[in-house]
Amino acid sequence: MRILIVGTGYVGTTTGLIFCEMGHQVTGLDVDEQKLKALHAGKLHFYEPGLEELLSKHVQAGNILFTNNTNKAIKKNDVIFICVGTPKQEDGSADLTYVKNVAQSIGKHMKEYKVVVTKSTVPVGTAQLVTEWIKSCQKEPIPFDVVSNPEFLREGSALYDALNPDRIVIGTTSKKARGIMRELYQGFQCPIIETNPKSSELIKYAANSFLAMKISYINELARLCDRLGINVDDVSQGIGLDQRIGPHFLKAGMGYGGSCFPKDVNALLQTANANGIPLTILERVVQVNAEQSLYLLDKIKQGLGSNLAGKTVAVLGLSFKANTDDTRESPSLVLIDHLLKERANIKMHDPIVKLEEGTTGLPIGPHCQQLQTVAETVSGTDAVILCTDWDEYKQLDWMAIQLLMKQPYIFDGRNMVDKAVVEALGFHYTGFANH
Ligand SMILES: NC(=O)C1=CN([C@@H]2O[C@H](COP(=O)(O)OP(=O)(O)OC[C@H]3O[C@@H](n4cnc5c(N)ncnc54)[C@H](O)[C@@H]3O)[C@@H](O)[C@H]2O)C=CC1
Ligand SMILES: O=C(O)[C@H]1O[C@H](OP(=O)(O)OP(=O)(O)OC[C@H]2O[C@@H](n3ccc(=O)[nH]c3=O)[C@H](O)[C@@H]2O)[C@H](O)[C@@H](O)[C@@H]1O
Repeated sequence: MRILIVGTGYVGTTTGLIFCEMGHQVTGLDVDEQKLKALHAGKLHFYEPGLEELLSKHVQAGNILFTNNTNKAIKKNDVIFICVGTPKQEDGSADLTYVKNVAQSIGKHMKEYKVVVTKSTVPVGTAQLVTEWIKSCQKEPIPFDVVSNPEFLREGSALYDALNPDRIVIGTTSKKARGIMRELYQGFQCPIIETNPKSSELIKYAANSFLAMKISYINELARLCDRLGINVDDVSQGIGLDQRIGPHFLKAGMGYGGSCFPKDVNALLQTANANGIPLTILERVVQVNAEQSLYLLDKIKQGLGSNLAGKTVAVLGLSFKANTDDTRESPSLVLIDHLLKERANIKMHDPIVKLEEGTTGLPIGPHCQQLQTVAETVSGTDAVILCTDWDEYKQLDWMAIQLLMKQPYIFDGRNMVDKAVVEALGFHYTGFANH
C-alpha cells in the first residue's frame, strides 16, 4: 500500500518508519524545508533514541521519500495519515488550523478514492469536520473515507511504543476503510479496537487525561506523606502492585509537562465545558500540577532561606523528561521562571537540550546561563536542583560535586537520588516525600 504521512514531526516520522518496517512504501510530506532536508539525508531533526538508525536504513533502501509537493504526494498515495500539530489555543481548546489546511489540500488535489486517517490528537467531532473540509474543496464528488486512529507513543521511547502498542484504535463507519486499516496493521499482535470516530477521538483524550490524573493524585498524596513523614515511593509501590491500579505513572515529583498532557487535558476540559458536563476531577488535576513547581520552590526556600535573591542554583535537566530534547511545557523551565522572579541566579545543564536565546522565553544571559558540563554548572552554587530524570544524573559523583559547591544542598524534583548516600556525604537533601 502507498502511504502518505503528512507532518514529519515525532509522530509522523515514527509512524512512517513503522510502516516501512511493515513493508510499505512511504512518503513523508512537510511544509518545513529544513526538516525535509535533514530527513532526506537520513538525519532526525529531533532527539529520539533508536529512530535515526531506522530512518537512515529506510532512506538508503528507498522505502521512504520526503517531499514538499502536496499535489503530487496526495495524488500518488492511497492512505493519507494526518500527523500535524494540534496546539493549545488561548481558551484551552485544540487548534485545528493545520488539520484543516491538510484536509482542504486533500480535497483539492485528490483524483481517486483515499482513506484519510487522523493520527493527530483531535477533539470529538473532528472526523466529521475533516469530511466536510475535504468535500468543500472537491471540484467534483470523489469518494473517500475518514478514519480516526490515535497515536499512543511516548517521546523518548517512540520506536518501542509504536512497534509494541498496547492497543490500536480504529474509528470509522466505513467497512471499506476498516478493511484497509486492518490490512495495514495486520502484523501487530495487540488488541485492535474498532469503533466509531467519536469514540476513537475521545479514547485518546481520556487515556492521556487518566495518566495525568494518576500523576496529580500521587503528587497531592505526596504532600500528605511529607506532612506525615511517610515515603511516597513506598506508597506508590504498595498500591501499584494491585493489578487494578498498576505501577505506572505513580512517580511523585515536580509535575507533568511535555507537548501533550498539558494540552490534551485542557482540550478535554474545554470539550466537557462546551457540552455542559464539567469534568471537575480533571480541573483539579491541572491545578495540582500547576501547584507542584511552587511546592518545590517552597522546599527550596525552606532550605536556602526565604530570600533567594543573589543565591546561585544549578538546575540539572531542561527537557520535560529524560531521553527527549523536547522542552515544551517542561516543569524545569516553569521552576526556572519562578526562581528568576525570586532573583536567583540560574546555571543550567542538560545532556541534549541546548537552549538558544528566544526559543523558550527564558532571558538567557549572565543571570540565567547554560553550561556544558555538570562540573561547571554546579561550581560555586548554593544548591543543585534535579529536574529531569536523565540516567546521567543518576550516576553523579556527589563527593566531587560537593567540593565544587558553595553550600551542599540538593533538591530532587524527580526523587532520583539515593537520599541515604548523599546525606552520608553531608548534603542537605530534599525530595518529594521520600522520607
Ligand atoms: N509528540 C508525541 O509524542 C505525540 C503526539 N501526538 C499528537 O500527534 C500530533 C503531532 O504531534 P508531533 O509529531 O509532536 O508534532 P510536531 O510539531 O513535532 O510535528 C508536526 C509537523 O507537521 C508539519 N505540518 C504542519 N502543517 C503542515 C501541512 N499543511 N502540511 C505538511 N506538514 C505540515 C510541521 O511542519 C511539523 O513538522 C499532535 O496532535 C500531537 O498531540 C500523539 C501522540 C504522541
Ligand atoms: O499524546 C501524547 O503525546 C503522548 O503523551 C504521553 O507521552 P509523553 O508526553 O511523551 O511522556 P510521558 O512519559 O507520558 O510523560 C509525561 C510527563 O509526565 C511526567 N511523569 C510521568 C510518569 C510519572 O509517574 N510521573 C511523572 O511526573 C514525566 O516526567 C513527563 O513530564 C503519553 O504517555 C503517551 O501515551 C501519549 O501518546
